[in-house]
Amino acid sequence: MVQFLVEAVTNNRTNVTRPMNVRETAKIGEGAFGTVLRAYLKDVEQPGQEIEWMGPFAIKKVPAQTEYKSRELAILRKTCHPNVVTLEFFFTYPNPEDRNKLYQHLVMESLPCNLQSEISNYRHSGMILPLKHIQVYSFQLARALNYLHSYGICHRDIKPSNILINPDSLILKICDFGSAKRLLPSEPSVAYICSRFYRAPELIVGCSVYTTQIDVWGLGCVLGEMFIGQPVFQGHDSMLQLREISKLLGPPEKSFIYESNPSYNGPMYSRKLFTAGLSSRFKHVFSHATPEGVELLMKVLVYRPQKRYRARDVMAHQFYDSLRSPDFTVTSRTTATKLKIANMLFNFSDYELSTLGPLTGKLLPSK
Ligand SMILES: Nc1ncnc2c1ncn2[C@@H]1O[C@H](COP(=O)(O)OP(=O)(O)OP(=O)(O)O)[C@@H](O)[C@H]1O
Repeated sequence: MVQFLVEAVTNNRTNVTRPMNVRETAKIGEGAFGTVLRAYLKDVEQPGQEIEWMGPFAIKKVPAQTEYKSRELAILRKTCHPNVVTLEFFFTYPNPEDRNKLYQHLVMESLPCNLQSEISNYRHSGMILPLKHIQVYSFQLARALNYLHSYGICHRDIKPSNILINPDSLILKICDFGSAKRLLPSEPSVAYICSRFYRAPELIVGCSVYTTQIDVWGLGCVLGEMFIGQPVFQGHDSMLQLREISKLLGPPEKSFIYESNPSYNGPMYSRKLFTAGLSSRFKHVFSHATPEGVELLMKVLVYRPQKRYRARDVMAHQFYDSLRSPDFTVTSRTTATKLKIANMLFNFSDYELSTLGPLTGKLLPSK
């Protein structure tokens, strides 16, 4: 346990900056860029006063003053959504091992687990997540993406370990905005983004003017992974990733590759690797999915980003129709109680409703 006093901690809601005590208790995550620790914060006590510790929070520490990481803070400060992790406080503070090196500390609400560990826990028992859990989690993921994409924010690293969940309540929240960026139409961005198994085909062939639709590909990979208990496309290197995709989707069209990156000179994987039709391949690979689940996957795992479903189309798909029923209940994994969660799934703000357009009627529960 480490405890220290920080002179300037900013409260993200009130914008007030003041000194606070910070107590770090355990490491809860480790990534390529930062460490995540469980922590508690409290105001500085006046003589005779006793103040309770607030928390637990999750503090993500990343080296300060890199352009890449200040985007994470800027994006987390702007977002406010039930399915996006909330930033509570932030501050910069030196690294205990090297006092000259400053670290940015992002103090976030803490969730007990991530979707990667949930999928692997079920897998180790020879099972996959219950269908209702798959529906509830993937719906919330689509809802978070619809919100982010409505502001042009692309997460750029959708994968199960960046999706936090609470298995008691089944709430889901996206985390890790370290790769996120607001994409402007026709402005190029680096194509070398996103973890390999979850990279959209346009990124693999080197497209630099991609859209937020790369996140929807990631959603498709995560949904598929919940159905089969392991990543859908497991390429051994960047190019073999495209080969894995072509095993399911068939060879990419030359025009798709050219439109994505006119100077692409890598392998085209133009030979058909299977004789069966597209629909029977999807049914075979996702044999535990319902027909509606397979149908949805076929609308999301699509080469051309323009033809790929958008996040709001995903939410309106019939795969989620049972969630819209007034009688829908789901059993919590940890407490085994039946939960009525319509309010958690459909508590759209007026802003969110304005992003749904003509899909609103189809998407909301029947009264
Ligand atoms: N708010 C949080 N509550 C609970 N756990 C969290 C929280 N934020 C992050 N974690 C845990 O810490 C891990 C790493 O966090 P994060 O992905 O933000 O760091 P990173 O350095 O960008 O990692 P990576 O390189 O894997 O993308 C997550 O997979 C998650 O398990």
